Formats: sequence, C-alpha cells, structure tokens
Amino acid sequence: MNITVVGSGPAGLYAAISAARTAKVKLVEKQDRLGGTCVLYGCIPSKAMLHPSILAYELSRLGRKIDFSFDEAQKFAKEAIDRLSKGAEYMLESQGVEVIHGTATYRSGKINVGNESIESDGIVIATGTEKPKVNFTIASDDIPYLNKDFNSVAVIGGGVGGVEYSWLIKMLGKDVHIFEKQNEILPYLDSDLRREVTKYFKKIGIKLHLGHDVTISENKVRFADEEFSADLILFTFGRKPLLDGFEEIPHEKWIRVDERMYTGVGNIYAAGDITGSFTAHEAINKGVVAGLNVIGNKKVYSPIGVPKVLYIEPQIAYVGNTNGKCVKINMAEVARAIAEKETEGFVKICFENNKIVGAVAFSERAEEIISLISVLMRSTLEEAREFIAPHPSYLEAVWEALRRFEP
Ligand SMILES: Cc1cc2nc3c(=O)[nH]c(=O)nc-3n(C[C@H](O)[C@H](O)[C@H](O)COP(=O)(O)OP(=O)(O)OC[C@H]3O[C@@H](n4cnc5c(N)ncnc54)[C@H](O)[C@@H]3O)c2cc1C
Repeated sequence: MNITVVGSGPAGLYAAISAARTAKVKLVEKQDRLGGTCVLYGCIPSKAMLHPSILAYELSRLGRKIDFSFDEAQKFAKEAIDRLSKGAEYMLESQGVEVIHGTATYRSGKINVGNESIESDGIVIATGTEKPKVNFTIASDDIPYLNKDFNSVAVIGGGVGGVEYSWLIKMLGKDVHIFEKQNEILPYLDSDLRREVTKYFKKIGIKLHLGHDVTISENKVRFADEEFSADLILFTFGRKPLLDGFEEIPHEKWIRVDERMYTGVGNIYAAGDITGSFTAHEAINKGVVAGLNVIGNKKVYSPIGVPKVLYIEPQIAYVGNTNGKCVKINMAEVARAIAEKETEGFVKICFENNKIVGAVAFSERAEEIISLISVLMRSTLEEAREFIAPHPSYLEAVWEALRRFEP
C-alpha cells in the first residue's frame, strides 16, 4: 500500500510513522526543514526562550538578579529548533518514510508536487496554519528569528498567545503593553483565572489596555483616544488554515473530519490544526489516528480531557469546563507550595453527575496537576478518590479538592 502524507508538523509526522507500520509512506513538506509550526516557530522555540525568563523570574523572587539578553534567549531557541528538526528527520528515516521537499496540491484523487504526480492508495492532509499577516506588525513565529533591538512591545491580543509571549518578554526586561478589545485578558477562560492572572500581570508591571479595538500604524497603536508608541508590535491571533491547493476536500474554515479523522472523500484523512484544533498534542494524537486509519484500522480520536497549558510562571492550565459545582484550593494551603514559597494561585476542580468535568490551575506545576485531572476525568468520583498523592507535593491540591467535594 502507498500512502502520501502532506506536512511534517506534529500531525503529519505521527501520521507518517503510524502508517509506515504496514505501508510505504511518502511525506511532502514545502519548507527546507522538518517539524512544522511547532518545531520551527511555535511550541519549541517559545519554550526554549522561556527557559531564561523562568530562571530570571525564580531568582528575582529570592531577591537575586540575573539578566539574560533577548539574543541569548534566541540562541536557546535556535539550538532547540535544530535538534528537534533533525530529530524529526531521523524519526522518519528510521521508519523508512521517504521525504519529498516541495509544495503539494490535490486534484481528483492525486497529490501533485510540481509536475510530478504521486500515486497513492491513501492520503493524510496535515498542512496546518500560517501566521497572520498584518501591516506594521510581527507574528509570534517571527520572534525566534527577530534581528532587531527593542525595548518596548505592544502585544495585540490578550488571549493565550498574547499572554504567553508577554510574560516571557517582560521577564527579559522589556516594557510590555497588552491591547485586548474585550474587558479582560484571557476572555474565553474561567472567570477566577481571568481575575487572578489580570491581578498578577498588573503586579509584575505588564500594562493592560482593555475594552477597545486598536488601529495600527508604523510603530504606533491607537487605542480609544490615546496613541502608544512601541519598538515592536506583536500580533498574536488569527492564524489561517493552509488549504491552498486542497480546495476540493470538503471544508468550511477548517477541513471537516469525523471522529476517525476521515474527510468523507476516497481514502483521504486529515489531522492537526487544519481540522480546527490548535495544540501540538491534539495534532500528534489526531495524526496517529489518521495514520492508522488510512492503512485500514478503525481508530477513533477521543477529545475528552485534552489539557491546555500556558507556559508562564506560575503556569496556567485548564481542561474541560468549569460550569458545574466547583472546589477551589488556594496554593497557600498546599504544604509543598508553602515550603517552596510558591503560594501564588489556585486549583479549581468542577464536578457534575459524580464525575470531574473540568478544572483550571494557576500555580507552580499546573501542567502536571492538570494532566492528572485529565486522567481522573475518565473515572467515577469514587475511583478518582482512590488516588493517593505523594506528600508533600503539588498534587495534594487535587487530593484535597476531591476530599472536600460534597456531591
Ligand atoms: C507561537 C506558538 C507557540 C505554540 N506553543 C504551543 C505549545 O506550547 N504547545 C502546543 O501544544 N501547541 C503550541 N502551538 C501550536 C502548535 O504549534 C500547533 O498546534 C501544531 O504545530 C499543529 O501541528 P500540525 O502538524 O497540524 O501543523 P503544522 O505544525 O503547522 O505543520 C504543517 C506543515 O505542513 C506544511 N505544509 C503546508 N502546506 C503544505 C503543502 N501544500 N505542501 C507541503 N507542505 C505543506 C507546512 O510547511 C508545515 O511544515 C504553538 C503555536 C505557536 C504559533
């Protein structure tokens, strides 16, 4: 069986190596390097650049000081990008996947690259998204590669991307202003979380301008009746699906797929951001399902309990919804947090019909806390209560919330 995968981001990579279990797989990638948005512009460079910011933050809390330059942070990013892009190459090569560099298009059941047509018994489309292109602004994709000195940044958008990069850049000693047209940052997340993060951002000196739209001109942001100058204007929302050349595949804004990642056309599957989800871990897991199904399996992608993390310090993490009856544990009550002077924030777990339906954490190690909760969401309350947290640990916040909950 011959399978063609388009895109080498997390979705395409995992679709290709999953299909390669039994099929001969070709992967088409239009960029010179492999890894997609996640490795080249997104998850990896942003987390590598975050590392010096976290060190600076942790030391400042202890009254010490360490300065990292923006260039040093970029160096961390470039090293991580190189290693992981080569890692993607190695993964594909070791599974016998042939990589073709070029731009793929789809017409009448065939993938074409330049003048060549690739014969395939099945296709996985994992073309992802591209950055927003707005005059006078840069996108988060540009940050690891930016070659310009700057002291001040106007961040347009106080959503997930805006909050993450604002914190990182602030910790590298820059002046940061967030402009958000809603009345709060993180407008679509839990209200306790919004309130606490807003308070925290004000405390660390990130300036918030809320409740009005902006007009942007060169180095200037007009907001309500005021004009702000900034060395950089960072636009943080509105990524676009990469559907050019794939218009024949049924889509609205995103490619439509069922729970098996099937597009409804021939033996064609799609996975990752192009199907309307926006994290690398969703892309990876959807990629695995698409890659296995295109070779004849019947796997289903289950979106229950997908955790989301914003990598600032303290971290922000959430899963499911926080509509039910909730129990909130402040980190100031958690022994390990007290021992480590990490008492900022809270964990809130919500229940409906004797099950956990969601949670938010704004705390040290929120990524671990929320991952545990996402697993417990698959159990009954009685089963979840059998979980024993190590002492002293941040996971005791989860144990305590389960103990306190009264149905
Ligand atoms: C700044 C930033 C930070 C992020 N941080 C995180 C994070 O911390 N955690 C997280 O989970 N997610 C994060 N994300 C999101 C994550 O990067 C995406 O969810 C993930 O990359 C989606 O994977 P994908 O495989 O669907 O698409 P992509 O990674 O976008 O890969 C698509 C690939 O397809 C190629 N392609 C497109 N069209 C064609 C064509 N016609 N022919 C050939 N090749 C083509 C592209 O060149 C690209 O390499 C972040 C994103 C950004 C922008």
